[in-house]
Amino acid sequence: MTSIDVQALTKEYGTTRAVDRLTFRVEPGRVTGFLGPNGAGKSTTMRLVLGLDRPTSGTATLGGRAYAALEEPLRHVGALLDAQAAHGSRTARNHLRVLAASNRLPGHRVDEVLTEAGLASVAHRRVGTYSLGMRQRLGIAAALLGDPPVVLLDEPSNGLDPEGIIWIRGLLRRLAREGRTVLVSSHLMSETASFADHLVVLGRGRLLADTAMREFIHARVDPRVLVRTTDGAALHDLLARHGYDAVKAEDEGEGDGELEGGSGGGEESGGQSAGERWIVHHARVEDIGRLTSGAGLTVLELAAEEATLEQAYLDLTATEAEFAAQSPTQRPTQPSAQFPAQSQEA
Ligand SMILES: Nc1ncnc2c1ncn2[C@@H]1O[C@H](COP(=O)(O)OP(=O)(O)OP(=O)(O)O)[C@@H](O)[C@H]1O
Repeated sequence: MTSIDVQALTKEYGTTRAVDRLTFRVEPGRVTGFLGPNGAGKSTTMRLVLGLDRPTSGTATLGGRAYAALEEPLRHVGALLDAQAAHGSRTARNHLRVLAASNRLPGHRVDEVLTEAGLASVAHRRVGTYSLGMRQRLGIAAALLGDPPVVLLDEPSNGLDPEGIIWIRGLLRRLAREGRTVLVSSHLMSETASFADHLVVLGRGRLLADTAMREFIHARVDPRVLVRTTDGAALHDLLARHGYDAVKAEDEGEGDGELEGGSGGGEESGGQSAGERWIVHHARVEDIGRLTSGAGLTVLELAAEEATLEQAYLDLTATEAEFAAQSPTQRPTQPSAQFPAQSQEA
């Protein structure tokens, strides 16, 4: 099986250190999400893996070999870096035919990947007439042409319509199930959460995290339970007696994102009492359910609040940005995000 190995990889452009002593391995059989703020070094790392740029120091290999040492590289690794790369005056089919011929790939692969990418009916059209989403599909088709064991995709969902986004999700999951090594960069956290098993997170060219996605989320976002009750005071006292910190939902602060569309702890618009919504921190829904029913409390709603990748990611990058703002020179070995984190969700 072919892994991607990045070892002490460094790339400097003049005085900018785009990638800084980066070491990680992308394993086969799973989708690895590649995250980081703008300018963190994701595209540079991918270009170095693909031999499109030379490292200042360190190595990036595929199955132990540098990209430059691969014969007919499309058979080993497929990549989408820039959807605009295809020649606008060629038809999509011709573009893929040229690629296939240069890597001695069988001609039938061209039609197979065109069908796979949903482009069969427009394959005769010049690429110059394609929309961004169609170019993106063509770039993904090209990446799959050589049936490669390693696939690298830079922002593959860019420009795709909702049907395309569902398609790419299924495709990535299938590629991983087939045992391939799949590295996918994205700024869309809910998208990444839907297809990635593992995460590699960069900040300022350095490694901030290399971990299973579930662990990444659970290590940063505390599990919480939502309780809606007609007797908030009794709920609060009960939970306090058992060491839980329960906070009325509207006191949680704005922008937390977890209670959108909720009744906010007040009255429903019809004036009928909807009870109060409380959030219990560091709690499991089973434990709170047992406690409330044991105490005979009227509970109108009880739900576990799913921690999201976006919350965990923002927590990580905000900490890094905060550190960077406070003491940029005191702890030079501490990685930090280049820009204060913002929600990247579309
Ligand atoms: N060819 C280049 N010449 C000079 N600087 C470059 C070059 N390519 C990248 N950089 C710089 O290297 C850093 C990393 O850029 P890179 O494009 O790898 O980040 P990224 O994580 O892919 O960002 P984004 O999420 O915005 O695509 C940035 O500071 C960028 O300006």
